[in-house]
Amino acid sequence: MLVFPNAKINIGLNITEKRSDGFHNISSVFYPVNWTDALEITWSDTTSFSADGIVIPGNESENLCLKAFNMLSADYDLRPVHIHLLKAIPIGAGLGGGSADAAFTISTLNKLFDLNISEEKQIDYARRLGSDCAFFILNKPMYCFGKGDQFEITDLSLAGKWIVMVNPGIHISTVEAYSGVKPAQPETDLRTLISSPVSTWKDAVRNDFEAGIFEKYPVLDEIKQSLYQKGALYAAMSGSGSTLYGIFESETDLSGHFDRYNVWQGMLN
Ligand SMILES: C[C@](O)(CO)[C@H](O)COP(=O)(O)OP(=O)(O)OC[C@H]1O[C@@H](n2ccc(N)nc2=O)[C@H](O)[C@@H]1O
Ligand SMILES: Nc1ncnc2c1ncn2[C@@H]1O[C@H](COP(=O)(O)OP(=O)(O)OP(=O)(O)O)[C@@H](O)[C@H]1O
Repeated sequence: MLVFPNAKINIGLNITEKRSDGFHNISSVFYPVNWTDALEITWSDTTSFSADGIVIPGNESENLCLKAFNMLSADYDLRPVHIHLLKAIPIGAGLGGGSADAAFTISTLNKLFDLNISEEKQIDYARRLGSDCAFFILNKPMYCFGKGDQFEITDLSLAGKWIVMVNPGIHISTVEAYSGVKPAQPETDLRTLISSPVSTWKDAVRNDFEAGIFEKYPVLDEIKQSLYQKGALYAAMSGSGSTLYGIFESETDLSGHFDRYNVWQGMLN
């Protein structure tokens, strides 16, 4: 079975408090985008994993796809499979790529083995693998809170708008990014801000990671400002970075811009 785990962007990201378990409570809108990996899971004699495309740091046995398989096989009688991942979503990029691979492994194994695991239970499994993972089970625009693993469906739709994502290849550690932020409650609830047109979001819909990360990597702020210069209605960093995105009314000619970076652009759903 072949599936295409997709990335997400964060539209606004408030880090509201440090929790006693060491994590942070956040509020953010997660929006799926079509920058994808390819994940193939097939029957096999022994369970194995292979990957190509962007090199994934760390040991293959640590891959989130295998972790998802091992987690389900502790509870269900699964036949061995071969998992092949073609990695295209940049890593350490604020796009949740590894989390998407993990969640898609859960939902694909559910189909392949006719496990009939409810959506709610798949979300519970996904949560065990990472805060961002749970979102990818439902994989639709959602207002997320708690660790980022609790949701409320939002009626925000950016369907038909054009997105440009620019990844400059800087790997940002999520742990380090959180440690550089002083949690605070936002002045205005994100749900209120995003109910206004996208053109009103500039300076209002904020990502709390930006200040600290931009100070360390000024080039990221330069990319954000370039997206505005090119006509973006709204531009921001996704998650803990380093990817910047711009939302445009329609397709935009970027020739001569961002040539040395990894860029994905396309229509939002
Ligand atoms: C930055 C975001 O991508 C925004 O969507 C996510 O909050 C990150 O989620 P993630 O990559 O799935 O993170 P996890 O694998 O769950 O956690 C990695 C580390 O990030 C920090 N972490 C993560 C999520 C959260 N709500 N608070 C945290 O403080 C913790 O130090 C944790 O040990
Ligand atoms: N399928 C996978 N894809 C990417 N990284 C993986 C995967 N499986 C395990 N990892 C490990 O997770 C680390 C990347 O996690 P990290 O959370 O920084 O990035 P991400 O999942 O690509 O997205 P984000 O930056 O949004 O959190 C890698 O260094 C790698 O060791």
